[in-house]
Amino acid sequence: MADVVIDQVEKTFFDQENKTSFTVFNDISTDIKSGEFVSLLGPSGCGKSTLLNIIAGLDQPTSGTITANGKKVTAPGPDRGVVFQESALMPWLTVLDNVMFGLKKQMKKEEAKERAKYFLKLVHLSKFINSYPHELSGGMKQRVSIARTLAFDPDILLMDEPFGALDEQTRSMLHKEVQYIWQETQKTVVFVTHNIRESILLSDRIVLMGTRPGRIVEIFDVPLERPRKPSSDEFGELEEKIQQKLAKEIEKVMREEMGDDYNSKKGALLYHSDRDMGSNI
Ligand SMILES: Nc1ncnc2c1ncn2[C@@H]1O[C@H](COP(=O)(O)OP(=O)(O)OP(=O)(O)O)[C@@H](O)[C@H]1O
Repeated sequence: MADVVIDQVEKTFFDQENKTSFTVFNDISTDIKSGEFVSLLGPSGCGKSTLLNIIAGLDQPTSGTITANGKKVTAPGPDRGVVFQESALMPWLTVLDNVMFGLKKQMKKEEAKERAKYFLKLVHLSKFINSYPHELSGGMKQRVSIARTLAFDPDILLMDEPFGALDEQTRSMLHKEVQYIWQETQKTVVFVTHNIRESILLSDRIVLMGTRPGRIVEIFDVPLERPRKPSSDEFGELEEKIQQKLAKEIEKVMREEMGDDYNSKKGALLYHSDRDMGSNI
């Protein structure tokens, strides 16, 4: 099992043509312990995906370092598996072949098949191994995508809004599924979301990020027993606390984006009147 150390990470995008630059964040530091489930939560544009991509090795930091399992991250590696919002399955391959596709390059076909079947069973898709992606619902496709990533046995599972495109009921089912997988496999999970409720349901800790400048606003421990009940008082209190912090960040963005048009009364109404907005921002 791996831990992830994020040390003073900055990311600046340079636009060579217009000779401009944009710093997404400039001093992100935190540690993620082995086997921990950590969510990166924050308003749109604060750099959650950028940070996840840097941990994955798909993007490079402008300065600072990330180490995973004691090794500096410079490129993607088998110790880190990524699940994106879109499942990106190959439509001409069956579910089983989709999961076997990459594995076949690393092991014998029979071994790859057994392995793929094992992980498809873990995500409760044994009945659908011979189906094609177009025959599956969005939630099922996402489960195939999770099985495909898990089949490589990464120590660290990086999930970028994996349920963002799904309806509420499917999402809720997959929350249970992902908790089961996490408990079964004991992976370290970094989970990007802008959904407060989702982050409380799943995480040991929630890293709340802010924007302009991008940074860590606060890290919340979630000391609630699993399975968690959104209807419990403790859940509601934590949700409220995070919601208020997040609302301040969103208000700041709205003020900057809307300038004089921003009406603070409207802003207050937006985030005080409807609890649910916090879970759907
Ligand atoms: N390749 C790029 N070049 C220039 N700017 C980029 C690039 N990738 C991301 N950005 C900018 O960096 C900022 C952070 O983007 P990022 O996607 O990491 O945010 P996020 O918090 O994941 O947002 P969301 O919740 O909307 O997905 C945004 O302002 C985005 O426009």
